[in-house]
Amino acid sequence: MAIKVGVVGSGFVGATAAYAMVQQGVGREIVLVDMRKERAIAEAQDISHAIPFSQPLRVRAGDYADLNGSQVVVIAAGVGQKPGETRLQLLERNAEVFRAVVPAVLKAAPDAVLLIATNPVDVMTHIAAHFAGLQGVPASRVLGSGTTLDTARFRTLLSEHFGVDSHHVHGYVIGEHGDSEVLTWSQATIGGMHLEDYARLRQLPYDEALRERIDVGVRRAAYTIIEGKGATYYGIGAAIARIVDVIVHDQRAILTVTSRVDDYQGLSGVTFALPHLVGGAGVLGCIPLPLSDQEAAALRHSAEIIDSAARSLAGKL
Ligand SMILES: NC(=O)C1=CN([C@@H]2O[C@H](COP(=O)(O)OP(=O)(O)OC[C@H]3O[C@@H](n4cnc5c(N)ncnc54)[C@H](O)[C@@H]3O)[C@@H](O)[C@H]2O)C=CC1
Ligand SMILES: CC(=O)C(=O)O
Repeated sequence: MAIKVGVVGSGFVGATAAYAMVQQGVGREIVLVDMRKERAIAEAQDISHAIPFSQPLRVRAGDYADLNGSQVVVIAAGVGQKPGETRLQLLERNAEVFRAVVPAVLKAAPDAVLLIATNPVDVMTHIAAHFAGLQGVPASRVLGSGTTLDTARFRTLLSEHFGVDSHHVHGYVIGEHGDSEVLTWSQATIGGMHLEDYARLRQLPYDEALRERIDVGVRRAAYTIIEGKGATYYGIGAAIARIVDVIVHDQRAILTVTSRVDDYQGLSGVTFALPHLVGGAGVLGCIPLPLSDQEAAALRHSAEIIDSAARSLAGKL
């Protein structure tokens, strides 16, 4: 059967994700849904005009009923940050959006894996899993883009500093997709070597000032880009296309998606990003990282921030 992917919320992020899927040949049919139907129609038309230059997919606008048979539904509906706003400040507005969107998606596509991009993405994934759970969907079938984008930003900046293709730079950002995220310097490697060893080999600087510069570059990227052009979408669009590809082809990739964690170093029932094994059924397992004491403490702090934001909504869902 032809692989069908739904995208709910056809704004900057949803439409760019669909465009990236067309460029990379992910799936066979993409259905764009938006409460502003004319936006979904216009984006579907515009993206369709790239098909003769890229991969043979079909992209069309539709209603929720048209999501029927989707293997994955991406949810990027809701509001984004204005300059200076944090992701957590979007919570109440976007939780209301999900109250309507998640049941409508599952009514049309009860077997789909849900991939959440809406911010604050960790808490929104938690909320989506809550609404999906009311319909019997296991939490493992609801994942968020988490820190896949932050991990890509980290790898990009390391790649630029060390002069190595980012595909050969391994380093994860984990925890909240937000201000408290954790860059796992202790685990980052290039060609199997820890960064200090690689830097010594290549006679490149690797010191606190460099780590601070890269930390700020990763952690503040969204603020800087939103200040400059109002929204971020190319990086997340490509990240979503990659995650969808992994799911629809059951590729069993390790990605820093966000998912409900039931047992991680004393943490339970919190939704945050860790390296996860991802396949056709969604999240298949969590890969524990041997963190330094400082990183482990920062991860716990980050998970507590998400947990407290999720709890602030308890009783309102
Ligand atoms: N997870 C990540 O790494 C990233 C997440 N984002 C988040 O993605 C979300 C979308 O951002 P943009 O696309 O830039 O915003 P946008 O405003 O361009 O698009 C959002 C779309 O959602 C639609 N929408 C709103 N309520 C809806 C509903 N109830 N049903 C159906 N459609 C609805 C709107 O009509 C609009 O077209 C934001 O929350 C943003 O913060 C943005 C970048 C990265
Ligand atoms: C907006 C956002 O979450 C990002 O670019 O990281």
